[in-house]
Amino acid sequence: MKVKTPIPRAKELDSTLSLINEGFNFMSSRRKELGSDIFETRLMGQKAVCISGEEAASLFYDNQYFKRKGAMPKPLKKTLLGEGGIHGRDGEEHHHLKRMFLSMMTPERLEDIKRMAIEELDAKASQWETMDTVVLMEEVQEILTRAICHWAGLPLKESEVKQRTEELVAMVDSFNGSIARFKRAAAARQSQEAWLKDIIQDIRSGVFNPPPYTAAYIVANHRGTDGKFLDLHTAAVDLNNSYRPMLATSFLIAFGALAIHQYPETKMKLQKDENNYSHMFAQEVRRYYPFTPAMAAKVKKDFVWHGYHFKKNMMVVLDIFGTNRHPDSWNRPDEFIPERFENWKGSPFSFVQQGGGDHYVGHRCAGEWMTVMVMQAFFKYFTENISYTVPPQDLSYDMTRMPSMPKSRFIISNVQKLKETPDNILYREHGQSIVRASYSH
Ligand code: HEM
Repeated sequence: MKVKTPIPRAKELDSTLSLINEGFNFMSSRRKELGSDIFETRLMGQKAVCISGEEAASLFYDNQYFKRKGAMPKPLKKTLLGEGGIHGRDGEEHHHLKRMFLSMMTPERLEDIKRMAIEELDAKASQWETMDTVVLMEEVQEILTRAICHWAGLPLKESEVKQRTEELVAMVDSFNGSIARFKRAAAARQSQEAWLKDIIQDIRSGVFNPPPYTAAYIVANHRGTDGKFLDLHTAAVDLNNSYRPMLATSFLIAFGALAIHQYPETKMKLQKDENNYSHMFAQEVRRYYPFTPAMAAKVKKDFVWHGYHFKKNMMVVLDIFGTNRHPDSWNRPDEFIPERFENWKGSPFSFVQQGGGDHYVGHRCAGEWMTVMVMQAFFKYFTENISYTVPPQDLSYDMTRMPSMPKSRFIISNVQKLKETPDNILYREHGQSIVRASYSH
């Protein structure tokens, strides 16, 4: 970790606009210019310390030093994350809620979401055979909305699929400072929360009875540390937190499809899947491509680190994208090399696309396991179960857009299904057969 003393300051008085304009390049270009993995700046008028790399992430995810209360920018509460949910909680309140989220993620339920998503994908692929061109990312968004709502126990009507998909995408695609995208996402959040409040009330009053292992049932019946039901608004925000983020996966699935196209040798390796190659491939897609730029927290109590005085309530920003590509942790960090995961030691702090540290103790993403499983299954499906061509299109992606995506949203044509059913993906994993019945409820 490079630390210059005294800790340098970014050249601009307040970096908010530079962060919005430079996106994923902002932190890395300042670190390069200033020759330091720690630098000071101001964000939205507040003094902020930006830190990058594995050692920085291990500090950032140490609950002794940081809290989340008041750290999240207001616009994100109105759009992506909501007000009062798990992201802004600390201490026992956070642990209690986190246990609720992780209780949804049993091995059986992870297999369920994989199966539901693959079955939706397989049904869509039959339609793609009749279409001239398919905008893959948009199709994947509908597939994931259908699957995750089903998984979460939400009563999604066929007539609502388009609306709910658009709302979820708007909420996920909202964190870059564009006024138009902010407005769309804020309206989407209001609509989703209103929908969820009705569902939660119906569950609590016994009118609607989803299975007890679903997110809808679990959140509606969850009792806080005070022994009472979550208030209706908080319950709606946290129920949304249990399925909305699945739409983030559509961005990484589009990037994965791009990687299969741009690194054609990966296609055969995915088909053979030796040494669980599809897992390594999914991991590299999550490490390499830009999705989460940074996370913010506030200092809990004064402390000194690398000679720098972190003062209580100071804003600290962890460079997520830069940590995933930090040269201290990764060889040839700016190259796409799935095999790097073959001997990876699995540090919880060098690869933090979905947060770092321990899932149970800290704020690391509750949906990380399902993200990896769904991505891995989709990449296998794209290479084993269908064939397609990739017509000329703009496959570039903009590092100043947050979140980023292939500009064309990845268009495919001439889709042909190569297998009648997706059983090769659902019921055979690494040469072992899985009993179908054990995964149906
Ligand atoms: C590409 C997919 C995803 C990405 C990039 C992603 C990213 C993240 C990030 C960066 C955090 C915050 C870490 C922190 O606060 O330090 C987070 C937290 C969280 N994610 Fe995800 N996520 C994804 C998928 C999912 C899925 C599929 C779910 C559930 C269905 C989910 C549920 C959550 C929850 C509940 C939290 C809050 C955890 C806490 O505060 O303790 N995420 N995620």
